[in-house]
Amino acid sequence: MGPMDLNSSHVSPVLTDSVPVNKSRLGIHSSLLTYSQQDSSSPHSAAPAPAGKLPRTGSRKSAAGSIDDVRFNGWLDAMKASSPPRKKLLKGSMINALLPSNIEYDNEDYHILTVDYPSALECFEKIVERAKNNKVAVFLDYDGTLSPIVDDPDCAFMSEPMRETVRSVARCFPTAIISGRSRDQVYDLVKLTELYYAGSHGMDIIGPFRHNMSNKLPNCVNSTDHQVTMHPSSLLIMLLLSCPFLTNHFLWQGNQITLFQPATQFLPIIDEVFRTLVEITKDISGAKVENHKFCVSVHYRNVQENNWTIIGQRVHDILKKFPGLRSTHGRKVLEVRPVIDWNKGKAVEFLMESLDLNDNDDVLPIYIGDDKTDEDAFKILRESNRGCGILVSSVKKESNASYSLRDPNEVMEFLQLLVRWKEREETNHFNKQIKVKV
Ligand SMILES: O=P(O)(O)OC[C@H]1O[C@H](O[C@H]2O[C@H](CO)[C@@H](O)[C@H](O)[C@H]2O)[C@H](O)[C@@H](O)[C@@H]1O
Repeated sequence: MGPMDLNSSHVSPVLTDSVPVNKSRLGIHSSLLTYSQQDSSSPHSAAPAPAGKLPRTGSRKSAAGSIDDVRFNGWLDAMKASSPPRKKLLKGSMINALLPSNIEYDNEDYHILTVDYPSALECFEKIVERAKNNKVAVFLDYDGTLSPIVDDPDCAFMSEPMRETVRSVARCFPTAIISGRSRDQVYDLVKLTELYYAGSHGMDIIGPFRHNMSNKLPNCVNSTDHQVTMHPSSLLIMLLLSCPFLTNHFLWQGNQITLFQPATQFLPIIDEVFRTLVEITKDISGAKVENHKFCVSVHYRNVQENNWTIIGQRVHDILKKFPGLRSTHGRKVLEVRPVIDWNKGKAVEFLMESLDLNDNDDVLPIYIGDDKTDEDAFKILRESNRGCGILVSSVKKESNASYSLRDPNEVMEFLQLLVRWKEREETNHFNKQIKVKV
């Protein structure tokens, strides 16, 4: 991976259509703008709006009917295909979430996946061979990777053994979690201070302090961590409960950090679209809308399948009124997000840069994720011909990853192997040094 290419118009593979835009609008650096919904030349894209203005609305008409129908049918298919079949669906209870191994996967399905994406457990020696004499950095998705997929997104808890494993990984290597959830929410679930966090699909990152980052990127602020993370409600809860982990998180640090939020200009419309989506889905039983600060999730996992068309159509219709936003597909979820060229892949590059690892050849970034949004990160690693993308899936999928792991249990096993390998390497190194001295 070369230095961060801030002028590239990298296009997410999960977009249904996309067009690079050259002009700055909404006050966002032009290199971050990539996708729009209408254009005079193409029915799939929009004429760039002048700087600081929202793109025009409602100009999709002429070709619109047919295009929207076609696109919508594509969406419906994608909605149907958006989560691998599972033999058992975990109910969203704490107990079950803590016992992820009770999912029975079809071994044969996983076996087929490993033809193209060999098991990272079986290929562990090959992977660490590449890590020898290199600096390893670990990037982890949250849902479906560190926690099993459950019906209720509020109950997607991480098991204690997984938490301890991630903690030990973070003690050995720079480690970050890159999630579609808001940064605060993913921190509340993970509860580890040893890591870096990127929320809202990488649109809200706290990374290590690096002096020149704010010169390279707009919306990049150097600060102390308690300044940017502490908010009144957390402070109140912390004081009332004297909750140790909150205290740790907010008071132990005071380190200098880099905060990067490339989509701050979208906050008002994200808020508005969130309220609108809550309103227009409230009569659909099982629908759930989450506000993740720079993006919104519309869940349909618990909606009867014959209502998926309705929910998809309503989201689709609403987005016509918000041309600054687009929607992508996750696992039984529609993700509404700003039209900017920023994604989990860019977040990996940003973190590598702020960790001062981007310009070195002796770095092995490992990214583990299960979702379509993780493909952006796999793609970055694949294209830079460096690093190792690991797809978490029990069934066959097309992916830019190189290896696979079947489920969060196997993720934990892989991470534990990595920690043990690092400890062994350090012991060997230490022993060699002693021998030299003797
Ligand atoms: O990037 P991630 O950390 O993987 O987050 C992606 C989405 O994860 C959550 O939804 C998914 O997990 C839920 C809990 O297992 C499940 O109920 C849902 O069907 C999945 O789509 C989260 O709620 C979303 O907001 C994230 O965007």
